[in-house]
Amino acid sequence: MSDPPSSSSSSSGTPPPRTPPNMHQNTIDPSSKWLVQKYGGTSVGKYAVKIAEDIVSRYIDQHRVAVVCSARSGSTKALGTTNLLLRAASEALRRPHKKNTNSGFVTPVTNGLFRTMSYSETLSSPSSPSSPRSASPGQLFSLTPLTVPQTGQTSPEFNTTVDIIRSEHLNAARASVSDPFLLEELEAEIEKDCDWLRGFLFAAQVIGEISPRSKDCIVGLGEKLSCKIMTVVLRDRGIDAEYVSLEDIIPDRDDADSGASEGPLDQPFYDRLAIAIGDRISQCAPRVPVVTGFFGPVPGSLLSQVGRGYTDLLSALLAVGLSASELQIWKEVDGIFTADPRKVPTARLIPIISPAEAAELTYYGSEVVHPFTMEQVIQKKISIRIKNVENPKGGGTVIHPDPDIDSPAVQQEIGSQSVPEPVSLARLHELSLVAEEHKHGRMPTAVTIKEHIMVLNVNSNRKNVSHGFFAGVFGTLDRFGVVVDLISTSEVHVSMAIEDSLNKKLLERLLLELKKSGTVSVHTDMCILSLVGKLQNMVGIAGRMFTTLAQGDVNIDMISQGSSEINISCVIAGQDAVKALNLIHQNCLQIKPEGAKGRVGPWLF
Ligand SMILES: Nc1ncnc2c1ncn2[C@@H]1O[C@H](COP(=O)(O)OP(=O)(O)O)[C@@H](O)[C@H]1O
Ligand SMILES: N[C@@H](CC(=O)OP(=O)(O)O)C(=O)O
Repeated sequence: MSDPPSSSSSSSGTPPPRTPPNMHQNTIDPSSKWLVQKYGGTSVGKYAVKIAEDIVSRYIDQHRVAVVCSARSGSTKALGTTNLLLRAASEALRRPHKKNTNSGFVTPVTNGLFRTMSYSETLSSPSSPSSPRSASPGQLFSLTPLTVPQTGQTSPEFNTTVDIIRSEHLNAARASVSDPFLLEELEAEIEKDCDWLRGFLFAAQVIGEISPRSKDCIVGLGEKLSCKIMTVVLRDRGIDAEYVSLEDIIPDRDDADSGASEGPLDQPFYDRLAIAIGDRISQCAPRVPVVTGFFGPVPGSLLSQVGRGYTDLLSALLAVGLSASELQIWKEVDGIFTADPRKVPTARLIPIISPAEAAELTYYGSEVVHPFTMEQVIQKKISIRIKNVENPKGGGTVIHPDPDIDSPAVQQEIGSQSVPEPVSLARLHELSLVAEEHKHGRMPTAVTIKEHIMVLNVNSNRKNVSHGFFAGVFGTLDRFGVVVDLISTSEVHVSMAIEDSLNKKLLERLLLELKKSGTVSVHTDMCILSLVGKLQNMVGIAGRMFTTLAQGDVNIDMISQGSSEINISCVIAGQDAVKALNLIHQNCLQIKPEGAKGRVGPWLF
């Protein structure tokens, strides 16, 4: 199937976009380092104007700034563009197509007539090589003629979803762009992209299939639309910005020389990709590149190999490719907290955290950064800073590559780069006590919850030595592609916590297979509670954690502690999640005001 319509950037050889007379020409020293700023879906969805006026404009005098955007989310990620695109894709597969007995398929057209359309027509692309694609001078994006199959009498189900996506983006454009010429061009782009989407979904409906790669293509439209709006908002505010789509950054499968899109998604692949992305984006300077957080045909598909939140990974690769001074990830929270601040009102911002702790938090529910992101930048000694779009002056949380994050040198470096928030004396006192506790390794770093978990228990049915038991159980899980989050075993028993995301039929088949190894029981509506930190020498911390849960009448279904001792985890009922988070935070992560050596909680601040 065809790729989405691509738009030009000057780096790909097409004419530069129109420059309004008041455009701020970035005069930054070309040898200065790049700063990569990634904006999450809800940030770019709610605060595009603020990002342009209060953030990017303040950084461009001292840094070469590259912006990466996720697909827009209006209020929550669940209601965001990516989810709408996925919904449209599944709607396209739901409606059965009508087959013409002769040669092709019947498709309605807008004038109410029907004509027979051949496969090749149905699949013809608005960006096919025969279509003129380049922009005329002064145009922001390239123009591609529409050869989209039109709909009429029987509107496919996905049309309503595409309409929502279309109007959400048109409304956002109208609310945030004042230059009528820029707005007109942006509106045309949005219309064109939505028409492409309808055509693509229509073709998918006709053939009754969406491959993983086609799904990636559909999802990638969210990042394109979002970046097009962001580019125009920046230009509307006088910042010389350039839209860059990276859909063709991975060489095509047919490109025999490179083989880059074949093979595993391993480190050499990421290394090559980082160099290619860095080369492409560095050509944009002095403009501010606005880069789609989506990238082309990843081996094995982006959604299945990298998963949701892939724009963090793209921004990490860009930071590596540009040897950036820092990767900033802008969100709607001030940084990483000692617990989810939306669930634990007393949670504190963590100013600096090690990559291992940040990764553990990410895997166990505090999805502040995509897990693959850290590895890419940290190994190149680039720091990640999580910052809040609503509070740009806050220092945020730094995930620092130096393993000795408590060393004075690192602390000084972090302090010198952040702009501290104004804090009360009482708060300063509390923070210094907490810092003291951390320094002496007496306090965990954070507590986190991963929801929507089920526990599978398998009891071996073997009557002799059980060495084949685990192999049988894990072989089955592997065949079903099930990832185990937590595990606890004895010789004849295994309990596994997995994400409760399998569809009913698949789960039934999985259970049938597991029953070949033993008796199986399932507990649903559970969650994983994890205490994260450098817990190696924290004598008594596990006792305190489980006593706290017992005192709060929280039943524990399963316990696990890895030998790396970076976390202690347990499975509890989903309905106890918020209560348990608050109890553990209060008893294991807070210091009483009169001093660290005194009695440990509970108390209320
Ligand atoms: N320990 C934690 N620290 C900070 N945020 C957390 C933590 N655990 C969970 N969260 C949640 O992670 C979310 C991250 O911010 P958000 O701006 O919504 O993400 P995105 O950039 O993907 O739109 C917040 O909703 C916050 O409640
Ligand atoms: N839009 C994609 C990619 C992404 O990274 O999103 P976010 O930055 O909002 O987590 C998703 O929803 O998964």
